[in-house]
Amino acid sequence: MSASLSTDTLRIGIPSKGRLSELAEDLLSQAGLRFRRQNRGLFARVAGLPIDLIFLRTDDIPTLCAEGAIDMGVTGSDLVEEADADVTTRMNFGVGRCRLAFCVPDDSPIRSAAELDGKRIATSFPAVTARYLAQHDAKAHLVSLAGSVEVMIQLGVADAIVDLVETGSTLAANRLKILEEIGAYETVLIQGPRCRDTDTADRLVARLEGVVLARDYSMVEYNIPRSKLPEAEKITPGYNSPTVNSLEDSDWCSVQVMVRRGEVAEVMDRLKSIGASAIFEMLIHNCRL
Ligand SMILES: Nc1ncnc2c1ncn2[C@@H]1O[C@H](COP(=O)(O)OP(=O)(O)OP(=O)(O)O)[C@@H](O)[C@H]1O
Ligand SMILES: O=P(O)(O)OC[C@H]1O[C@H](OP(=O)(O)OP(=O)(O)O)[C@H](O)[C@@H]1O
Ligand SMILES: [Mg+2]
Repeated sequence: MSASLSTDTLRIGIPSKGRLSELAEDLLSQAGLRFRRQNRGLFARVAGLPIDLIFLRTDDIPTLCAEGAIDMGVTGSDLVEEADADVTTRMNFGVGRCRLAFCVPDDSPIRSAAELDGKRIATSFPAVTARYLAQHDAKAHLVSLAGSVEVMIQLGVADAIVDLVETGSTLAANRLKILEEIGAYETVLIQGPRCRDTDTADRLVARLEGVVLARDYSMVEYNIPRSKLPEAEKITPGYNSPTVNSLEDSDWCSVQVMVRRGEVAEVMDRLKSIGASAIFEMLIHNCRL
């Protein structure tokens, strides 16, 4: 770690704690960034690259990026929307997925967000909530809170809440149900309007895209009689197209192809049924296509 921040080095804000903290550090490590956060320090220099990592609160990252204090950041798209920040989303990571929803007690007679007109709503997302209500011609008294929002109806502070829902277990534990969903969100990489070093920013995006793609796909390799190749290519069309190599027995060939992880087992069954042999799945850690 260096003692001070340099003025022309790319600054990336990542969550210092909370559920996105480890996730962000893992993604950057897999993209080949080597850094060490020492003694709860607030920033770390990346070895061999002109990048400084700044450890920040997840919900401050959109604003700090828009203001130019940092150039890029890892945060939730819900927080970008709440801050109404002037930033560009460079990547969706496909993780940290959650929804923002209006919720009411299980036995509530209220059936839509529009019916919340004149009621009290507790939330950590007052801006998104106010915008949504305005679009639905409703006006409510918003109680803005930092957390533990689900308990606010029992505490008598609110008639309804707007909060993040992932598995729904917090809602169930508090006997609440979803009334209406405002939107779906996930972890994103954002970039501010005046980036200090766009070349390094683009290079980082390319690296992270390789990591994200490698998480979604496996490499599948198999041998197949040449006569069955057209059929096999229908089962495994590949990301671009499969790589086909000759085998010593000219009636056979070997195929290498990328397959979505969740589809590998079924693809293997189908390949076997048309006569493929020596079918292997290999995990990809990183790629550049
Ligand atoms: N079940 C979930 N609850 C809350 N946020 C979630 C959930 N799943 C994914 N997220 C994402 O994580 C973000 C919150 O990240 P943060 O780093 O603040 O973690 P946290 O664990 O909620 O921290 P804190 O202890 O400060 O509440 C949300 O804005 C959202 O994008
Ligand atoms: O649908 P679920 O899987 O139950 O997840 C949603 C809950 O998790 C988050 O709370 P968090 O753990 O961040 O606590 P907080 O209220 O203190 O932020 C969020 O605010 C919801 O309460
Ligand atoms: Mg939280």
